[in-house]
Amino acid sequence: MVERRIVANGLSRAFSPAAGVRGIDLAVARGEIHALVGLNGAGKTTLMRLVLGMLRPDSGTCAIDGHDVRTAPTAVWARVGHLVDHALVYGDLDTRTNLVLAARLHGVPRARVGAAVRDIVDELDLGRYLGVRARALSQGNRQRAGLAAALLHRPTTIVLDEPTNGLDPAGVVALRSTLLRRAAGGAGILVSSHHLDEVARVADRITVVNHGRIVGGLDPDGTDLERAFFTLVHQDDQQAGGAA
Ligand SMILES: Nc1ncnc2c1ncn2[C@@H]1O[C@H](COP(=O)(O)OP(=O)(O)OP(=O)(O)O)[C@@H](O)[C@H]1O
Repeated sequence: MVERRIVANGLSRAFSPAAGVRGIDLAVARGEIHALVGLNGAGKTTLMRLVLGMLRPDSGTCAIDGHDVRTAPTAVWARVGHLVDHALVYGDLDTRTNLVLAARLHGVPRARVGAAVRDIVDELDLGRYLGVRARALSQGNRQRAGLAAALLHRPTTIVLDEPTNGLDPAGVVALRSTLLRRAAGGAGILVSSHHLDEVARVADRITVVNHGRIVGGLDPDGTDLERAFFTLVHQDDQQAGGAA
């Protein structure tokens, strides 16, 4: 049985000398929610795109369920759910059609599509919007639809970039329960967020990214996460300043 859903070793991708990510080692275990936090531009999205094979690294490797992402077969990708950059929803299609399409694209057998759509619609409370075209949804409901499209096929590896963006408090709670349930069921979840309190409620592990590198971790049960976060970031900034 694969114990680690995601393993990244030495992942680097430079956009310029000062931008990108450098030498990232990262793992997400089965049943674990691993959160990435960092300031704007720290490198979280770049790291997630590398993990998903959406971006080619300059060096380093990443494996999902033991398969190198450069060569992973379709069966591995069918067990991955992600929302990074763009939601898998088409503006001209209504929510129901988008979800049916997402299920089929993720390889859900035709006979199970209806149940998969019903389950995720209940989980994320999208019932009122099934007949609404995606472009007519509010930002938060479009985000819910995108999350539904990413999660309805019951992926065992989940990668979500700032999934609470635009969600109202009810949406945040619904997503939290979904992620906790999925992790309890054995999924490995990599998630980024700017909301330290929310991250602390769900994450087993919190990793701080700064200037494209991992600079430490935060204790999800710690008392003053904000202070601990800024201490790590400022220490790193000072070291970088001293080295320059
Ligand atoms: N395609 C690209 N071309 C050039 N530079 C890029 C590209 N993608 C990202 N970068 C740069 O790489 C750095 C990391 O960006 P990234 O989007 O990964 O940060 P982030 O931590 O996700 O930020 P945010 O919290 O604002 O979403 C930034 O300096 C960004 O400008």
